[in-house]
Amino acid sequence: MALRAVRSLAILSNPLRTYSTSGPLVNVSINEKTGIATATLQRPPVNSLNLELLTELCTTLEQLEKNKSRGLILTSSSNTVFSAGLDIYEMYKPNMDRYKQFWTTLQQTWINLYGSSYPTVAVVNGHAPAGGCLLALSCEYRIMLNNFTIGLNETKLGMIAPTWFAASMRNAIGTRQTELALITGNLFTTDEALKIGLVDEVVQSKNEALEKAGKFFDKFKRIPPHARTMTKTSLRGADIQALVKSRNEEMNKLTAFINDPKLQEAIGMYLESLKQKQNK
Ligand SMILES: CCCCC/C=C\C/C=C\C/C=C/C(=O)SCCNC(=O)CCNC(=O)[C@H](O)C(C)(C)COP(=O)(O)OP(=O)(O)OC[C@H]1O[C@@H](n2cnc3c(N)ncnc32)[C@H](O)[C@@H]1OP(=O)(O)O
Repeated sequence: MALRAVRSLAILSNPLRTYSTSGPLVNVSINEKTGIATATLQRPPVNSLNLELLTELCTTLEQLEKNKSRGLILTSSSNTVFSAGLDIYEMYKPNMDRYKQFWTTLQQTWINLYGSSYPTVAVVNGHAPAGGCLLALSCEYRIMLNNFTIGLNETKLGMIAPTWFAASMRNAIGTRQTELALITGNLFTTDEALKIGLVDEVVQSKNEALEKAGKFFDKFKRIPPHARTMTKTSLRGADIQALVKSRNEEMNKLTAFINDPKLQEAIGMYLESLKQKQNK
């Protein structure tokens, strides 16, 4: 808390610096006038989150923090998919060293995004199942385009959404709705998501979403950044601390879980069903 306070106080005195962290999987551009960064996920066809994409995103978030970013818009280069969630191939017959690196990077990406000192908006311009929904939930505000689906559907895949996935959803829609959403593994339509507060606004186009995102950032023009950041930390800090404390324990449990032959069989069948879908 104290460190964050010092960091946010520094925002008041330091001028904004420009920098570039664009990589092949995450394009980063900075609006010179507003200082707002846009990170666009660009791993076709569905922005599934593999180790390389997560590493780029994690580094981008670290750089934005270091450079006292004014804000971040997280979006997708696809017109139909925000992110298909974790890359299932990272969990199918995994090389355990890579798997551990993958999961550690996912944890760190969440810590950086959920706990960022700068304001964050997800422009959800396509489907956002599971890990895709987690990325959106980790932002402070979600603007979604119509006719897509979003949710933590892990139970439908025979998996359990980790506690910090659940905490991110609880932070947005409360305990009751989170329990219902998680046990059913529901994927919500955009309108259903709006109704329960899983997204904050529904729009018809990406341009409209970007305009609304600008309005969200404008709200902070007259709010001292340190007050904003400390308030966010007071609300989200406990969730982050809970993961920080249990990171290793979670890794041990996941290692055992992922090596279960029944789970591997289920993942294999799920991958097959996704492929079959394409052949129809
Ligand atoms: C302490 C104990 C804790 C226990 C915790 C245990 C485990 C960890 C827990 C879980 C966390 C898991 C989180 C996840 O994110 S799992 C991933 C879940 N994601 C999904 O279920 C989405 C699957 N995809 C879709 O539904 C669709 O693809 C889409 C996103 C709606 C897009 O549809 P569209 O029609 O546009 O595309 P296609 O379906 O034709 O797909 C194109 C192409 O992409 C491949 N693909 C899709 N999704 C993924 C993915 N997530 N990973 C890898 N690959 C994916 C698909 O197979 C097609 O490939 P092809 O080779 O056929 O072109």
